[in-house]
Amino acid sequence: MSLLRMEGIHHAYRQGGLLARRRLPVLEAAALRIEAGECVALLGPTGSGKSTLGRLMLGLEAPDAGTVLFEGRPLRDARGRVAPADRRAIQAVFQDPFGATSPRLSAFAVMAEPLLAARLPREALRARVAGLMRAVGLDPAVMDRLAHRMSGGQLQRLCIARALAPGPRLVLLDEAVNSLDLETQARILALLARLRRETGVAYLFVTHDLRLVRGFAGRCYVMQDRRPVEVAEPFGDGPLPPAMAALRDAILPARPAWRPG
Ligand SMILES: Nc1ncnc2c1ncn2[C@@H]1O[C@H](COP(=O)(O)OP(=O)(O)OP(=O)(O)O)[C@@H](O)[C@H]1O
Repeated sequence: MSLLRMEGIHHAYRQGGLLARRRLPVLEAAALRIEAGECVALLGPTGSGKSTLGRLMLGLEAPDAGTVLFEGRPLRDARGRVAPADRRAIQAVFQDPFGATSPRLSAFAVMAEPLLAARLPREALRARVAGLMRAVGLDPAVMDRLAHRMSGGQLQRLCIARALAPGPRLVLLDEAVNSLDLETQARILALLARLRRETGVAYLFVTHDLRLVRGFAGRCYVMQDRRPVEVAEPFGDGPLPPAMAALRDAILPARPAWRPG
């Protein structure tokens, strides 16, 4: 049984407001699976439907048709609700850590929010937050500072710690390192890889940048014709789906063709 399985997904958005009749199809017969503990990359150009798949995976939206199964069970019940245990088990880290956190909250308050349900005594909660901060390479001494006083890289570490706080089994990383400089990107990817080894969490790593996938993701899909297509060897010499070839050409300098004479 897969950790997450999406099958026969169709999804469209209304164009031009609530009363408009025209609908833009974004996903058609889309399928994807994620096994426990694996890191799966979902690549594709902007507007190809990656984030839409991510929102369906979180249960934030229902597909027009098709099924989203988490641990073999439908993620949303007949009334569209996700069970609280599944909500904790599937977390997300997004591109912009400043947009994902309140400017009024301290680092402690950002981290404590997903832990409040456990009703820990204050000191135990502070100790748990300190432990999580250490796990993502942050100094717990900055716990009482405003989160928005941190650098982008530090705040993204905080968002990663917040996502891991409820002990999830699956984390959506939606362009989670794309807004960071190259060195910080490498550090955060190394941190995410270590946390996966230590906790057994699985990732869906959504990105439009093929370079970030190498050495990080075990399996790879690319959005092609409104559905994810699995690519066995994204860096091999074999034929690639056109969408993947385009992403690869965008980063590799074209090899000069050899011409006789
Ligand atoms: N809530 C919405 N209402 C209407 N259209 C939407 C909505 N969300 C997404 N879309 C449209 O659906 C298409 C797919 O968007 P989506 O954000 O899933 O793509 P993406 O591959 O994640 O792109 P990006 O890399 O730019 O985030 C786009 O054309 C987008 O404009």
